Amino acid sequence: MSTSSSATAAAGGAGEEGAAQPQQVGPVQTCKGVNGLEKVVLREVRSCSAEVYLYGGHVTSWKDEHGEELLFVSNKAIFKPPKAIRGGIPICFPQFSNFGNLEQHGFARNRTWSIENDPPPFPVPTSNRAYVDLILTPTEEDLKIWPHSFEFRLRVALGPGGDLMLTSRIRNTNTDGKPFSFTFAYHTYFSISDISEVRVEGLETLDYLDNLQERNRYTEQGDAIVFESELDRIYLGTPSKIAIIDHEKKRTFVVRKGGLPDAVVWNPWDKKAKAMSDFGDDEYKRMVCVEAAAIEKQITLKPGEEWTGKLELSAVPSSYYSGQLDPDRVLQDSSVPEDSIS
Ligand SMILES: O=P(O)(O)OC[C@H]1O[C@H](O)[C@H](O)[C@@H](O)[C@@H]1O
Repeated sequence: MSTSSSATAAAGGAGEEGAAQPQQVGPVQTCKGVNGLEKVVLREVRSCSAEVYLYGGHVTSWKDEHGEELLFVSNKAIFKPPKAIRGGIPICFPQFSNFGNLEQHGFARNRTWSIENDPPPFPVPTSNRAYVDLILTPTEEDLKIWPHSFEFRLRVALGPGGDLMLTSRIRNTNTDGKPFSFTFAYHTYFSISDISEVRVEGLETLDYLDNLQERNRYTEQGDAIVFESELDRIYLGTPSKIAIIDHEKKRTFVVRKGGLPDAVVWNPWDKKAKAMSDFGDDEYKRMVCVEAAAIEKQITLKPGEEWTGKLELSAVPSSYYSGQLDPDRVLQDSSVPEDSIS
């Protein structure tokens, strides 16, 4: 595992040596999180921040300028290998769900990633100060269950306006000439006031596979997705922007994505909540997952090829677009320029 000082060197801006209780310092620092697991803390102006555990390359916190938490993490989350952390943004790779022979959602979410000091440059250089670069490569054990050599680079960045940006770059480094295929998701758990107060816009009229109906294909009939019972669907060919509107909080999350055509929407509701050992019985009311994904069509890479999948999250007050239920209107109000995502 990388030391605090190498982490500081690897990341944007001037951080400080890791400490158990981080003090307000530069934009990037490493310290110990729950159970002594190493984490990286990104800070921006006012109280905007994000936290990333090396275990799973897993974002577990994203706070706005008032220091309010925007991601859901279960009170019963187990921060201990081999269980993935329940909440935040697990990375599902090289398999989403049980679309293949690997463990559910693949192994990237329960491996320990490393901080990379000097990753290959991005085509468009980042101007953010608060970011960290992580890398995952397979171990000998991993190669036994998925016999492909890869480099998975993940950059987590916090923008000056508090937006959270994740960029995944996955490269086939097989030396045997073989391509590989994978499915992928940023399994984002959003924190919400109450599931009955939330609607998801941008997926209306689209086809979806219903995980609760043997993955049969249906067409969305509603104006928006609302939640009245368990819901677990893979929306196909989705637009690059999706809005999650929390009426009670008067807040909208805007999800922007690139390279990720699908979107999973999930809420376990009461029965499934009770069946999960690392999830509180009533916590389903305070979370919704909207997961930018590539599932229906696998991504295939030949040796030497690289794929990029991007996620940008912003949280805007609903008053910015008061009375507007038109997602285009909602999304125009985001501060992220549209051309930055593709
Ligand atoms: O419990 P996990 O393995 O983390 O999976 C949690 C959930 O992930 C996705 O949203 C799937 O669509 C669900 O079917 C699954 O229940």
